[in-house]
Amino acid sequence: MTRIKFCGLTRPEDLDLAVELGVDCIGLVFASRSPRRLSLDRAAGLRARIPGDIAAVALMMDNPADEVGAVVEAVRPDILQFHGAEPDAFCAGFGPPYWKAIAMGGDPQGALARLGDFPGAAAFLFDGHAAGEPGGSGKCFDWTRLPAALDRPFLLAGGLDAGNVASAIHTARPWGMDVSSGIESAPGEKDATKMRAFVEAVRRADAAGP
Ligand SMILES: O=C(O)c1ccccc1NCC(=O)[C@H](O)[C@H](O)COP(=O)(O)O
Repeated sequence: MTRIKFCGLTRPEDLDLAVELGVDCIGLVFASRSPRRLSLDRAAGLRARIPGDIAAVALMMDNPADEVGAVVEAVRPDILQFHGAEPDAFCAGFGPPYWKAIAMGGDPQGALARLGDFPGAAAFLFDGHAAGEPGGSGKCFDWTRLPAALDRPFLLAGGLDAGNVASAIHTARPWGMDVSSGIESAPGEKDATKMRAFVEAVRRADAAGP
């Protein structure tokens, strides 16, 4: 079964619907350049609504160590996800396992050549934005560029929505799919109809098989 990660949630009602829909992971954004960035207080309130069988993922992009530490302490994420130029030792140094976002926009070959720089990553998240740009961009990349074999689970992200997620699953066979702007009506405001449609599209693609 393909796992689903809804990312960039900022409102309790959106989070409650994500839980009801049975997603596997919920992403809370702390990157400074994001319209979805949460304060610690707001994030802690949202985190309290995430049940134990759903992974709370805290997203960072070149945040200083003290900020990451404060998030870990206040929000207690299950996983940290790094989108910036943070090295492996930094990402691995806060306690929770980490996922490394790989920027597949711009120079995908260069990005893939650096996968070996992250031996501590529990998973990779291949995203459509270019290196140095924030995620949540709605930009797709060429899914056929992904390596044929990887030694870790991976998620696919970037420009996914209910209309293209089945094709992405069939092309890339990822461990999980990550979506943010494809289920929004405005940055940080999720749309209930789009959320439902995305989950249904993933379930249908899984049921149809390879
Ligand atoms: O969502 C953001 O605003 C963001 C900002 C800075 C770094 C990462 C960010 N989001 C990362 C995500 O995991 C998104 O879900 C991913 O980029 C896919 O976004 P979208 O293309 O909008 O589905």
